[in-house]
Amino acid sequence: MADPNERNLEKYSVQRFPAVGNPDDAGYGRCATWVQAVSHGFHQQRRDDEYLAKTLAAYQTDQRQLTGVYVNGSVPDHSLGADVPVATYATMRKTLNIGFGRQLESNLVTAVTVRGTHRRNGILRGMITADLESAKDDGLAMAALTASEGSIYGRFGFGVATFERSIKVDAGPRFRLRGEPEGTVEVADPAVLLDVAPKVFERVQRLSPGSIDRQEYYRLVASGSIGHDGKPDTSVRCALHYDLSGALDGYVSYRFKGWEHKPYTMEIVDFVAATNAGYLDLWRFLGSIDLIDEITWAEAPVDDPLAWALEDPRCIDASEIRDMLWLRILDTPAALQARRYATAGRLVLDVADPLGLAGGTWVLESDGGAAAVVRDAAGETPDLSLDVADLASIYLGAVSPVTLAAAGRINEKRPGAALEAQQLFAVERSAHCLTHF
Ligand SMILES: CC(=O)SCCNC(=O)CCNC(=O)[C@H](O)C(C)(C)COP(=O)(O)OP(=O)(O)OC[C@H]1O[C@@H](n2cnc3c(N)ncnc32)[C@H](O)[C@@H]1OP(=O)(O)O
Repeated sequence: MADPNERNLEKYSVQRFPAVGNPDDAGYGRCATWVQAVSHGFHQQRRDDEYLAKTLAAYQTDQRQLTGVYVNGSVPDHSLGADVPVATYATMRKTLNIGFGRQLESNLVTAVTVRGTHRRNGILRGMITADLESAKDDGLAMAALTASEGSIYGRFGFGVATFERSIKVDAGPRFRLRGEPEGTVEVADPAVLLDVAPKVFERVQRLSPGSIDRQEYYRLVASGSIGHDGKPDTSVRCALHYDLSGALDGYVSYRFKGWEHKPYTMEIVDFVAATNAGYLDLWRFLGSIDLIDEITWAEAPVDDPLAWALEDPRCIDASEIRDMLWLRILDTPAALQARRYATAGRLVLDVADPLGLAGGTWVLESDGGAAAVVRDAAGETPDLSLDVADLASIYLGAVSPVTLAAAGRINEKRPGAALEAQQLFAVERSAHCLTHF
């Protein structure tokens, strides 16, 4: 395979370094300049010292590896210095719940930017190809990202594996949930979430297919310790849910959008419930807050129990179903072997991979129990031919292979094989990912 970095070798050099969180430590300045370049790439404001320090401390906790691409030699007078990367890229390792409680360590890709004056020179291609190869060499079977645009990452073998949607919920008199509360809700100082949020999330991570273990930033945002500008967000409030035994099993943090904003709206900042009762009781609470007409949530599940718990499901005004988690299988037999399949079945899969990392023909055999057998089936007639990106899409059960066959993406060589794949890849509850990165 041609080296994707080849055409840029003379022009640029690549540096890979760990995030350094302490301003007094060597390497902090390079990391701070790197964060400024990311802000530039996403059209955000220049960051002040407080933002940089908080952000890099969180990055260090997550053990993020930062990549910067730098121009070789000198740069023209008055332009950004050669110490400012023209491209950024970061990774961290977190676990992905792949159904039935199984966790798969994954390479999370984030902060991908290329400065406008250097775009379309193959810099992204060089960075991502090198990174996916090195993650595979490290023994990882999966990479993941959330994408700014839908047209970028399919060519690198990423497929959409979960979705989310924005909702507005009418909190007026027609907001009524079926059933009775099964616990209690108490309002708390949001600062408690610094401690509580990771503990509750840890339970969700164990229970929810599609969930990705969270980065440090989440508890800071949920507790209002850091807002978009790096300063504490004092508008954040929070409520906690306790089950019938008094154990804490869920929280919601939220902010009022202000009296000038009509209808009067409470915006959910973070909503994590480890039990069905906790989820519904926290919604009961949100729907009962006086003076509030509407509750908004930008990260709601598409298959949402709330819709079925409401006496009037039209209280939910849903818009904008979006792709959320994109997966990239790095090692097909390892990824298939890692999953648990709830039904028995046998499928020969012919997987194509444009980057040459995970292609081949494999037979997947499951007896519906805990273990599945995956072995090389080179030469066998495939039941399904598909791109590695499409295998990633069906991997968490959130995208139907039948639909992908209808779209001409999966080639069903044996009639009925796509439906069998749909049944095999099903998970115990709809995949949803509450972690953006
Ligand atoms: C995980 C995340 O962080 S998602 C965030 C991604 N970043 C952004 O959206 C910030 C703004 N955009 C950018 O910084 C850049 O345009 C990037 C990072 C998207 C692309 O970087 P570049 O170095 O220009 O990409 P590169 O030249 O390597 O292109 C690789 C291929 O992707 C294609 N491509 C790149 N960007 C896009 C795009 N936005 N839409 C469609 N195709 C694209 C190129 O045409 C090229 O195709 P080919 O190799 O098949 O001919």
